[in-house]
Amino acid sequence: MLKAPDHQVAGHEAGLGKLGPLIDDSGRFYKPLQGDNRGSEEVAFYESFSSNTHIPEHIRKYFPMYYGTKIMKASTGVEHPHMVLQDLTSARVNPSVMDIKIGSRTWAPDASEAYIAKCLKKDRESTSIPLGFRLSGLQVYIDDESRFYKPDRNYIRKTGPDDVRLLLRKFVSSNPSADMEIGTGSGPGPDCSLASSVYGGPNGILAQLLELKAWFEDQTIYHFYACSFLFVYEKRLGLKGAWSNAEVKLIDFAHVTDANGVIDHNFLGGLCSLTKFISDILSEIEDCTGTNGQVEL
Ligand SMILES: O=P(O)(O)O[C@@H]1[C@@H](OP(=O)(O)O)[C@H](OP(=O)(O)O)[C@H](O)[C@H](OP(=O)(O)O)[C@H]1OP(=O)(O)O
Ligand SMILES: Nc1ncnc2c1ncn2[C@@H]1O[C@H](COP(=O)(O)OP(=O)(O)O)[C@@H](O)[C@H]1O
Repeated sequence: MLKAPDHQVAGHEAGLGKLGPLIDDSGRFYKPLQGDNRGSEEVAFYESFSSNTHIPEHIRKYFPMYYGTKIMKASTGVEHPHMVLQDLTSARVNPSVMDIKIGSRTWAPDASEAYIAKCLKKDRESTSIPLGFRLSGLQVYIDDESRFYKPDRNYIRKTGPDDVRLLLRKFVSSNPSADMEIGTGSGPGPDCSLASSVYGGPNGILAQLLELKAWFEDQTIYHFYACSFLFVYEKRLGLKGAWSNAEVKLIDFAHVTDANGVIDHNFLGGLCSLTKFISDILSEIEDCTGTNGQVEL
């Protein structure tokens, strides 16, 4: 049965009369094609990416599986074309999820003046310009009783560099809460108790970002404007001996363009900046605990 995703943290949401993604119970995510060519551009990207023989296999795993398009009943109740994608959270029970839009510039060179003005405003008012990335949304699983810490969009939209640093710490903490927000709290800060197993280790988020960074330093096929990283992990308290289950994926390809033989410095800059924020968190906990990213979830 189709329904709105349980763990969507950003973007257009399905609602009464509103077009948004749907999921089914077979692990598929149906993203409706958006107007203004954005839907067809994203389909064109997935088609190109799927058939491009220059994409290394170890890089393909960072992208959702693409199963073509399908005309089906949308969240609005009317027939509409959708992209059929892998549902990146379907294998998780209580996923912690973070969407991070990469790049200090979020519009493609061929965008209209009006669209550029709209994006520029958001880029300037967010951390996109100063940091090269911004948080678009997140949820952090706490426990079965409290469920998720999920700050609302109005707060996320106003986050500055200090809030971003704090939210990246809360994402890997067992005690995230609203009263830790900058300027409001006096209690304990985020404990970062999951940082070493989620961000650190040989297959944690930092290692995955570095693998992608190596590709971005070389690839001159695409420029990924306004594309996001989706971080997903499952907090499995008490499970000893398991490797990190954290995954990094790239999503949202409505504004991808040809690279014309030039590296994607806009994306690469944001990726380096994000990598630095995450390594700083790992260095801090290493200084405090003497661990080196090997603590298990
Ligand atoms: O509609 P809005 O104002 O919520 O903006 C959408 C953005 O939400 P934001 O306000 O930045 O959190 C939204 O950002 P997120 O996916 O939430 O990061 C997209 O940028 C979306 O554009 P597109 O579908 O990628 O072309 C944006 O859609 P458009 O405004 O381009 O239609
Ligand atoms: N393949 C996917 N599987 C699971 N969740 C997804 C997937 N793609 C997107 N999402 C969820 O939907 C949100 C919005 O996705 P996105 O592609 O950015 O849409 P939009 O174009 O509306 O901004 C993401 O923040 C994430 O929570």
